[in-house]
Amino acid sequence: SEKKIEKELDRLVEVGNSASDEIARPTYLDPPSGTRDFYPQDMRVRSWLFDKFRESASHFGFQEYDAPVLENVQLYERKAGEEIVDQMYNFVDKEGYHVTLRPEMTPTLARMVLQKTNLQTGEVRVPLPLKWFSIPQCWRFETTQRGRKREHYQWNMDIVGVNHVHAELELLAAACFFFRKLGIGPEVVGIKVNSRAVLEVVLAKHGVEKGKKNEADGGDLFAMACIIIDKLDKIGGDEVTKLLANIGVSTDSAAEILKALEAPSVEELANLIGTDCEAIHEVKRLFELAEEYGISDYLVFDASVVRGLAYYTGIVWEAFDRRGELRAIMGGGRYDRLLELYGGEKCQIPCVGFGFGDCVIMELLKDCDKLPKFTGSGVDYVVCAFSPDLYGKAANISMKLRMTGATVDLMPTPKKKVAASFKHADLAGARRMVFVAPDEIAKGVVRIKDLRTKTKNDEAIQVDCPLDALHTVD
Ligand SMILES: CC(=O)Nc1cnc2ccccc2c1
Repeated sequence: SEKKIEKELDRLVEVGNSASDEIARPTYLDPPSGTRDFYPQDMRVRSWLFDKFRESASHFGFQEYDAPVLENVQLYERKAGEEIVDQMYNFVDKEGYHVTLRPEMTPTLARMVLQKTNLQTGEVRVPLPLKWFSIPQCWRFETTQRGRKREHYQWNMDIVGVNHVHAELELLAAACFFFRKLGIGPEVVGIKVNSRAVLEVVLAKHGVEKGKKNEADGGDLFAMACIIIDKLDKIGGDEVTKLLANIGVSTDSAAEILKALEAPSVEELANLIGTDCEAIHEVKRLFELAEEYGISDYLVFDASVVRGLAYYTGIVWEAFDRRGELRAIMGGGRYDRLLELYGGEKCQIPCVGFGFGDCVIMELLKDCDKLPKFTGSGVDYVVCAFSPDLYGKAANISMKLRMTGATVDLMPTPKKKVAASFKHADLAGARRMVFVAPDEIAKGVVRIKDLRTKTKNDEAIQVDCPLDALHTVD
């Protein structure tokens, strides 16, 4: 699209500019391949976005947690052929430990809950249900020729200890709340909802029983089938059929399974597997409750959504842009067996969560022109001394202003010409300038110029006055 061409042209210009350096630029001056620097103007947009994540989380009663970016590789050893596991940014550390930069946050959450759990009895020492969120940087070791990013930040929201569809609704509603908060309505994004529990019934009819292991590597057959089916959009039905054959699913069964994935509604799917199954009831209950939450317009049932993570066991979902130009915006689901996988059979603790990456949403916000337009850095004052001998006075006034709660950029060295001071003030994005000049100081005042209204009449302010008069918050 022309958007991509524009982006490419900008990049080439950027490359062109930097390539014109007289001397060769050492490569270590670039960020490591696939990673990003956030300069102040980038950081302001990122902080704005993360603040929206945080505000949405807190409106739903979630509490923030964090954990080291470094984890043991064993935390991610799931033999289901997931891309995220194949691309771990792992290494052996100097003590010989097999560690990795975390590829996702859910296993860390599970580990942290199990830290507080008695594995003998399954008793969890933190009050359940818990609602925790985090915005971790996650990593993958992508082959460079794919040129994709190797890190991203991912807003994670999880509810631990609720085995009812209410947890799914709270999470879906929190995501919709976030979209609405940013002015992204249901006409722009949708959330496809499906149930792996329903898919499990379909697969069981074709020999992929719950809990059955793949004799080759002991991987959970159901999880492997889901990871294969998740690739359908990318590799097509024939390829999926071949991969399913590798785990013992016949061509006829594969055809039946693919047909089930095309079921246009919950009812149609129910006809395929029988309406009385609990999994179908849950999906229906979810769409009923969505009405009460006022998020129905965002939700659509889609039998083909399975997501690419092995541990999902029930309802799964993914947010998408209705124009179909972008990759998935967010994905989530129920994972009732993950804590048991790590902590043993006493730890059958139900969990639901989602991950919301920072990249696709940023592309969407740009496309919809919904990004904030920051002007300047927004300091209240730039203080400048007229001459070096007045720097002390300028510092003194700056501190008094700061004590009143103002943000002050004190110019480090007096400029020869006033114009230079104004340029610095403009660059600083200041609202007002405080001039510390000899004759005013002699009268115990400073001159304040409003840079926004450019009013000529400077205010002369008594400096020995209690300085809250200076900082009139408008
Ligand atoms: C769109 C995008 O940047 N995705 C992305 C980028 N980095 C990752 C790093 C780890 C795991 C998943 C990742 C996913």
